[in-house]
Amino acid sequence: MITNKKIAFIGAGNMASSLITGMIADGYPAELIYAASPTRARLDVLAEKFAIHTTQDNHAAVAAADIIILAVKPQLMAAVCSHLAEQSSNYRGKLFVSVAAGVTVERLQSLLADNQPIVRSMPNTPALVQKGMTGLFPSPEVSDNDIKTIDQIMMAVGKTCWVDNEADLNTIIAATGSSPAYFFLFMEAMQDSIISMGFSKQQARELVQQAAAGSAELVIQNPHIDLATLRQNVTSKGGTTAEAIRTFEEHDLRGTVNTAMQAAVSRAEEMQKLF
Ligand SMILES: NC(=O)C1=CN([C@@H]2O[C@H](COP(=O)(O)OP(=O)(O)OC[C@H]3O[C@@H](n4cnc5c(N)ncnc54)[C@H](OP(=O)(O)O)[C@@H]3O)[C@@H](O)[C@H]2O)C=CC1
Ligand SMILES: O=C(O)[C@@H]1CCC=N1
Repeated sequence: MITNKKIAFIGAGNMASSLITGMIADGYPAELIYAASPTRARLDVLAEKFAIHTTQDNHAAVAAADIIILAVKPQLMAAVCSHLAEQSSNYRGKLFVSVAAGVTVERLQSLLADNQPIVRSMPNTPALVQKGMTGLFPSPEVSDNDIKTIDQIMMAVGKTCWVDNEADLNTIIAATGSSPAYFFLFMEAMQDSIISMGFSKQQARELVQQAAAGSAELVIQNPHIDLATLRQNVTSKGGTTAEAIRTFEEHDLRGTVNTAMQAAVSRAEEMQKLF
């Protein structure tokens, strides 16, 4: 792994903390990581846990780093980048990585500097436990070496998927950026159902999480078996699973999933116009 680059996170919320936690778990040196955000308390938690550098001054973090990871909410990106651009000499020749949904490379370059090398990315919060998936798209100015560096950093917290078309990142938002929430919703619904059948919340959670983890592991360990076959292997003719699956199909689970994922993509496209 590359471990000689100083990395500044601008924004220290859920996504930045997930990436920092995963990177440190993978052995990235804490003294090379900087985090900047307005709230001291949030920074203190990170500083105490990981001994990274923290600051409330975005310019200072940018000046200290080789790579700057923009991890603020999309609606704040314009204000944050415009403020950084007031001291653009701080970042000339450095590499930016944005994790924001719905903010294009073109927009970021218009805010920071024309031809600014930028990698637009879409990570997800399982990076926290090094099981992340990150979609990545480089602007033409990004060097092959920088692509390798960013790939290694994101591989430290999971897997990577580089795309040739920036628009494909919106599919990745729906597929992996947002999707942990879909799985959590499904698990929540199962937990509620189990509780309604008389189990405690804790017991219900344990049943659901073990089934989810076991199923994911079966999928991962059997790449040659397609998902439909794995499902069919559980579904005995005339049995219990068949009844549950029939109910899901009758309620158009597949259609609902497709509509929901299209809605995520549409929102990303809408955000690209707004932010
Ligand atoms: N959460 C997720 O699962 C994913 C999120 N993303 C993207 O990550 C980005 C951040 O999302 P998330 O981490 O969830 O959001 P959070 O609200 O958890 O974090 C945002 C962070 O930005 C900080 N911030 C606010 N204003 C500034 C500023 N002027 N300068 C520096 N930092 C500032 C906030 O500080 P304070 O708390 O002090 O206001 C906070 O630390 C978004 O663009 C989102 O699209 C991408 C993939 C997945
Ligand atoms: O919900 C969002 O907009 C961000 C991007 C993907 C996950 N969270």
